[in-house]
Amino acid sequence: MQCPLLANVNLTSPKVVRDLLERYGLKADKRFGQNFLVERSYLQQIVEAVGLTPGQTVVEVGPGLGTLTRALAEAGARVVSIEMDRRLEAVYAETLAGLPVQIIWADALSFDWSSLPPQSLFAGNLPYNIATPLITQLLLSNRFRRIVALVQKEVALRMVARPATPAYGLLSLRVQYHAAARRIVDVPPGAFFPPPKVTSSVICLQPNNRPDHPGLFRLIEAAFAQRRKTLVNALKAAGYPPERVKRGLEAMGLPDNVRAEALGLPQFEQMLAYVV
Ligand SMILES: C[S@@+](CC[C@H](N)C(=O)[O-])C[C@H]1O[C@@H](n2cnc3c(N)ncnc32)[C@H](O)[C@@H]1O
Repeated sequence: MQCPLLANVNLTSPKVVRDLLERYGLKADKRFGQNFLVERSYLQQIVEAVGLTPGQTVVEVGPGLGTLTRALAEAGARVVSIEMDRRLEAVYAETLAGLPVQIIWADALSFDWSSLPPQSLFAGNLPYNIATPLITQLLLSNRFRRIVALVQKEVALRMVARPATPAYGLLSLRVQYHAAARRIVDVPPGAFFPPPKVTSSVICLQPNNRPDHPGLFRLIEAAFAQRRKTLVNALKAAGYPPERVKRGLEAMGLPDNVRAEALGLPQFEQMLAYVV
């Protein structure tokens, strides 16, 4: 029989997590990016950044053993969690017992985000391999008021990068177009069980819910597809007329040999008017 008291299991203890996995005959599965957060202070910072008021729904991707899920529910959220690894079902009967949590068994990359109400809240300690496409989907859906995610630090740096820096590129412009982005804190490998090879960061995005601009992002994607080439040559390779690109650069007071990384979002928007 399930004892409701078991819902008090302390998932921020590496020992408890190790024992829990062992009891259910589970091993953290690398294919699913399973590194479980076992450091309470980072968990609290994620929950604080979500800024929920009791009774609000928070959508989570990748509940894992239920660590962040529990913390969100304990802060008063109703949680809808999307998880792909069905082996975890038995664990939730113990770790999420009695909490207002709904599990959706699905690949988050195939989830229909437009089915959510506008102004939804999102939180997730994301598997590294899906973080970039997933966050792009979340931003494009125009369904979120706030997105708080734990991602690889390198991805977080790309999200907040400014022009003329090595991390700057398509993802930086995608995020900047759709949201205000803040890197809240770096999380060392030792805060997870098992520890990943890289440092992670918590990022908070406040989307502006501006509609997508596919033409602008086709241009930006082409500009960065060959980032070591000059912008004129990179865009020429994608079929944009070089003389128009040069005219655009001249109007912006930029030299012919400039690379994509020198242009900020407003300059790409200006360039679009010259090339289409
Ligand atoms: C980094 S773990 C996070 C676990 C937990 N939230 C925590 O903080 O300890 C990532 C979780 O995402 C799940 N996952 C991996 N790929 C997924 C996908 N495409 N859709 C939904 N969940 C996925 C994994 O099974 C795992 O539970």
